[in-house]
Amino acid sequence: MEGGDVAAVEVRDAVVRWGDTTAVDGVSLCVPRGRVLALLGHNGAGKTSLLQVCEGFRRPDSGEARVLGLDPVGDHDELMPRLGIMLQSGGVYPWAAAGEILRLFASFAAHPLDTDMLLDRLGLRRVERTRFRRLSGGEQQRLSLAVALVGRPELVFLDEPTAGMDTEARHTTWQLIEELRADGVSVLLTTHLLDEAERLADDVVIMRSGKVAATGTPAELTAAAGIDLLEVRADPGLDLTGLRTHRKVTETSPGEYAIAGELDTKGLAEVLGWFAAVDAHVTAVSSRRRTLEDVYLSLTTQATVGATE
Ligand SMILES: Nc1ncnc2c1ncn2[C@@H]1O[C@H](COP(=O)(O)OP(=O)(O)OP(=O)(O)O)[C@@H](O)[C@H]1O
Repeated sequence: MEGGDVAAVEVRDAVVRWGDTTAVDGVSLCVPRGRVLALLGHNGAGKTSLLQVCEGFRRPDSGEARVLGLDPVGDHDELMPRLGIMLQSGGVYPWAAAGEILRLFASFAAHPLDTDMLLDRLGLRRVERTRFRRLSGGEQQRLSLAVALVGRPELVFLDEPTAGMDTEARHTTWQLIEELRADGVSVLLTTHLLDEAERLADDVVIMRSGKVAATGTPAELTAAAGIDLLEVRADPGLDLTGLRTHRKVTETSPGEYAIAGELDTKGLAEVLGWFAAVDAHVTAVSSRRRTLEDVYLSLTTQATVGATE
């Protein structure tokens, strides 16, 4: 693959071992150009290890990664000016002032963004002269993001970009990422925030113990998981014994019944058939689709399920 067809990131069967720990266990993924892919997974699922392979900080023990069509380790020097990397732990000079750090990174770039604009957008103007190590955790995060973006990268790696940020900074960060995407920049990010993934990501990869547990767009992942909750309004005080043999059913208030659990078409017919069989007078039925959080929780606590692919 060359030229415009080249994916921003292509990982094939990557394995990463740290001593006896297999952090990444045969992961494949693709970030097409101009798209945002979110890696989700519990602590220790292998997200950062996978990111390090893509960033060229280490080779996979087996498998392959290509970034903008290049080898992230072998072609590191060629790639670095085209990448924006935001590390989980700042990684910049702790004794230098915030403004100095940003301007230093801007000086490395051929066509940097306006550093004043970035300081203003990310609320860092007030701490421009403060040394990095004296910044709050959230301010360090914001500066690391500014550093990642200042060189107008083609591809950005963001490891938990909004961790430790307050609500305002989080929303600014989300807006910046959306602007990047609108400009055709590709983004690979890790997050623990389901709303962050749902809002930003075109594609989501859920990792569990080093493996891909599910992959798809947020809509595909939630649609594949089906209906999570059915609410039925009918006569109050029904004897629910027959319905409870298969499902969790609660009369939440007189005449309001909540039926929980995955419901496919057959399951829905069974539930409504039960109401018909007991001669209940049903006046309303509503359903709640599973959220990305429901899907995530069921995948990270149960057996591996491929939602797509
Ligand atoms: N440099 C390292 N040396 C030794 N073990 C490591 C190293 N980096 C990661 N690991 C181990 O690899 C596994 C995966 O860690 P990784 O940081 O990739 O997970 P993660 O999904 O990013 O977790 P978190 O959400 O907590 O950041 C963990 O068991 C971790 O202890």
